[in-house]
Amino acid sequence: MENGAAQPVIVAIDGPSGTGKSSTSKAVAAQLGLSYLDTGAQYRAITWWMVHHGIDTDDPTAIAAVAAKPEIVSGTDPENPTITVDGVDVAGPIRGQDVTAKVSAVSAVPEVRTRITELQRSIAASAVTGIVVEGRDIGTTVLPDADLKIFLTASPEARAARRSGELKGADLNTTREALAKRDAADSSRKTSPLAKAGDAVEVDTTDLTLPQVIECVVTLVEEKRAGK
Ligand SMILES: Nc1ncnc2c1ncn2[C@@H]1O[C@H](COP(=O)(O)OP(=O)(O)O)[C@@H](O)[C@H]1O
Ligand SMILES: Nc1ccn([C@@H]2O[C@H](COP(=O)(O)OP(=O)(O)O)[C@@H](O)[C@H]2O)c(=O)n1
Repeated sequence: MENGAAQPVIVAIDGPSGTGKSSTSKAVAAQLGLSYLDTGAQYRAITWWMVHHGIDTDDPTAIAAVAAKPEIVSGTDPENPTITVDGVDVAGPIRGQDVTAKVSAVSAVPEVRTRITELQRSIAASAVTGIVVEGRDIGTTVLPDADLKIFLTASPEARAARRSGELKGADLNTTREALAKRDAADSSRKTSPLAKAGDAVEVDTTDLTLPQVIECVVTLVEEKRAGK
């Protein structure tokens, strides 16, 4: 490598909800000294803004008309990821049930995706050592030239159990149904649906512990870096 300086490494981690994308991406980025970007948080943030401003989230035309307005800023330190909209810290509110129920409809609007995709590309391009970007369409659309693409999966039962554990006592069946509904919406939308890139490495995390998944991804990144 020229001058001994490592080139930035770009890692794309995609998959449905509850497969371990956020936990894995944060840990891998922290361990390897890379930046971290939670793209789901950006779609949640724009959804929060729509709700906050009384935009009808069932009306794609109304959403498209204001999609350029909110200013979304993501902090990419894996030890302390942050997200603000128009200067307001929305890290808490974007995890609420209302936003979770509406985010798939908002993120299906092409004008929203174009806007957020541009933002994601510029954040990735400015990451000095490299970045781990997690989402649904990172390997297929946002960063198709990523050095490494991972697609995480897990059984619907495992994913629902993990999510209801987080939501403290949320009913397992209700959680599983909500996940299935969001999967279906995210996978069937016309613009950049949730999908595994042809060159992504699929990791089924159903029977793996989180440390095992992290170790697996760290090893894959290190192998890529060594081969660069
Ligand atoms: N392999 C795993 N085994 C058990 N629990 C896990 C595993 N991976 C993640 N979790 C837990 O499941 C929940 C959802 O993980 P998260 O990383 O937020 O998934 P995603 O970002 O894909 O929605 C978290 O509470 C996390 O600690
Ligand atoms: N790259 C991405 C990331 C998220 N999203 C949307 O944002 C929603 C929330 O993503 P998330 O990663 O926060 O979801 P969880 O895995 O936390 O449940 C998804 O259900 C998608 O509708 C997307 O369309 N594209």
